[in-house]
Order: sequence, then C-alpha cells, then structure tokens
Amino acid sequence: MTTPAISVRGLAKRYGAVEAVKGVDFEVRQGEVFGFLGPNGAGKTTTISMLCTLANPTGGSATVAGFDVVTRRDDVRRNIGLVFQDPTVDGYLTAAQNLRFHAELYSVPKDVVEPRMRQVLEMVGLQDRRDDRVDTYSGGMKRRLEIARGLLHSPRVLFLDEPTVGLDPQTRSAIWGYINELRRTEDITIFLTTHYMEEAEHADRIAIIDHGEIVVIDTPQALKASVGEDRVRIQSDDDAAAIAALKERFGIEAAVSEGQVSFSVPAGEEFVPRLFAELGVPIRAVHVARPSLDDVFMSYTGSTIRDAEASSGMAEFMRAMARR
Ligand SMILES: Nc1ncnc2c1ncn2[C@@H]1O[C@H](COP(=O)(O)OP(=O)(O)OP(=O)(O)O)[C@@H](O)[C@H]1O
Repeated sequence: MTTPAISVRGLAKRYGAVEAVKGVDFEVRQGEVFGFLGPNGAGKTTTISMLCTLANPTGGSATVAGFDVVTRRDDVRRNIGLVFQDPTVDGYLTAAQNLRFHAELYSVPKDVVEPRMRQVLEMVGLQDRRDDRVDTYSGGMKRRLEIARGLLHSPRVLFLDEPTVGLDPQTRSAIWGYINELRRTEDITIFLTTHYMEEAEHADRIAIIDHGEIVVIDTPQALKASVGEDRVRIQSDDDAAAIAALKERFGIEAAVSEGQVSFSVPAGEEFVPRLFAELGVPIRAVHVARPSLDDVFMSYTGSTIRDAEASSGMAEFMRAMARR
C-alpha cells in the first residue's frame, strides 16, 4: 500500500462559536484527481487552509504528501503547489521573472530551473510570451501562468481552487486539457474545488462538504447512480407492443410520455444493448438521460451549486500566503 497523498482524521476547526469544520475524515490516493464541492460557508476554504498549513486545526490531524500539516509544515509546503482564483503573479514582471522568483523561493536546483520552466510554459502555451510583462496578459493567460508556477517546483500535491472560474469556455477547456495531461505525465495528485458541475465530472472522486461535515464521497458515476435511476425514452413503430414487451421480457413498467415510451433503469447505457437485442419490437430512436451532478449536489445539500457562489474566503487566504 502506498502512502495516501492526503490523509485527514477527525480534522476540525473552530472559530469562537463557529465550528467551521466538524471533524472530517477522508483520504486522497496518490495520482487521484479529487473534487471538493460544497455550498458557501460549507468549510472548503477552511479545510484547504489547514491542508496547506495556513490555518492550524483545533482538532484531529492531517498529512499531505506523508507529512503532518502541523509538525512538518515546511515539508508540506515544499511538496504542494497552489493555484487560486485571485491572481498572485506579479504584473510588473515577465512570466520568466515570476517563475524564477518562485523557483528561488522553493529552492529549485539551479540546473533544473530553465528546463523545468520551459516544460511548464510549453504545457500552458506561454513559452513564446515568456519575456512579456504579465500585465499585458489576458485573464486566461494569467491563470495559465499561475498553473505553470504552481507546477514549477514539481509538487506532489497540487491544490486548485476554482481553477477555471470566470474564464471563457475555450480557456476552461484548455485548462482541463493541462490537468488531464498532468495526470498522464506527472506523478501528481490534484485536489480541486469547482462550481462547474460538468467539471467535477473530470474528478476521479468527489467529496461534498456541507455545514462543516462531509456528506458523501464517491466517484461521479456512483454519486449519480445513488440519487436515481436513468431515464430511457424510446421511439418505436408500435408503442403498445413495446410497453407490453418491456413488461414481459424485463419486468419494466413503461408509459407513453410526450409521444415516447419512457421508463427508468439503474444503468441506462448498459441496458440499451439488451433492449435492442431482446425487445423484439423495432426501435427507431433511443435517448438515455442520467441524473446529473447537479441532481447529486441538490440531493445531498438541498441547494443547487449555482447558489453556492465562487468562494470569497480564498482572497483572504491568498493574502495570508503573500504575507507568509
Ligand atoms: N477567520 C474566520 N473567523 C471566523 N469565522 C470564520 C473564519 N473563516 C471562516 N469562518 C466561518 O467558517 C465557516 C466555513 O467557512 P469557509 O470559508 O471555510 O467556507 P467555504 O466552504 O470555503 O465557503 P465559500 O465557498 O463561501 O468560500 C463559515 O461559517 C465562515 O463564516
């Protein structure tokens, strides 16, 4: 068994009367992309702050990259990369200067800095702009530079807070391209928060936190399966025959709804091939709708993710980083 990238046991944080995080437990495996979701005030920022060693737990413990976040703070910091939504790259400097400064802060060996810089800048498509001042960059380019910087010192765990918030769809998709590439090319674990449910689909597992407690942790597929069955609609030449055959061959109760034969099954995409093979009534079209992660979020927290606005606590967090 390899050491988990992140291991959290009874982790708690109290601010006076407010129990921001109420003793949470979870593990993130090495190489995993772990999504952390929750409504406003759920405790996401507080949890990340403790994992990144910027806030002390008031209870429980956690290790990141195998190091305790309280007693081995410097080791944790050396092994993590941080990318948050508020830009912290320096606009008066060029991309290359920003990265060199970061390399020095993290004591990246001199002979490694240039090749690694080229590698991360190429990855985010900024190699040809490396000598331009960052204040001439677009918002998406700055975010890409943040990602390059977060990766420069080859962290074992990368924390991404809302990495694509406020970006246009092309840039969002490009950033997901880099994250998926990282997953292939680097031995890195990614812990991310996002409000875009379609992005949470990229995560290997998702934890939903609400009122300081983890309400559920599972794969996106299992979470969707847990909130309801898939809805299948078929068009056939003979709806009555199709309904009768569904009942007879599969024990499924179907009904005509909006001109189509509709019914629910647990795993729609696995059921469709059987349907074609065994129904015995010609099918002209089939449509399978899965419960979405929005349905999952709603079901576990009672609110939609859209109500949960982009985290505001992170701005303060990044100021704390800058003061570090
Ligand atoms: N420094 C602080 N002092 C007092 N209370 C705090 C402090 N930081 C956070 N809290 C409280 O702890 C709870 C959890 O806040 P936290 O910022 O971790 O939530 P969040 O899930 O990150 O929310 P958001 O998405 O809005 O950033 C909230 O009730 C918040 O008001």
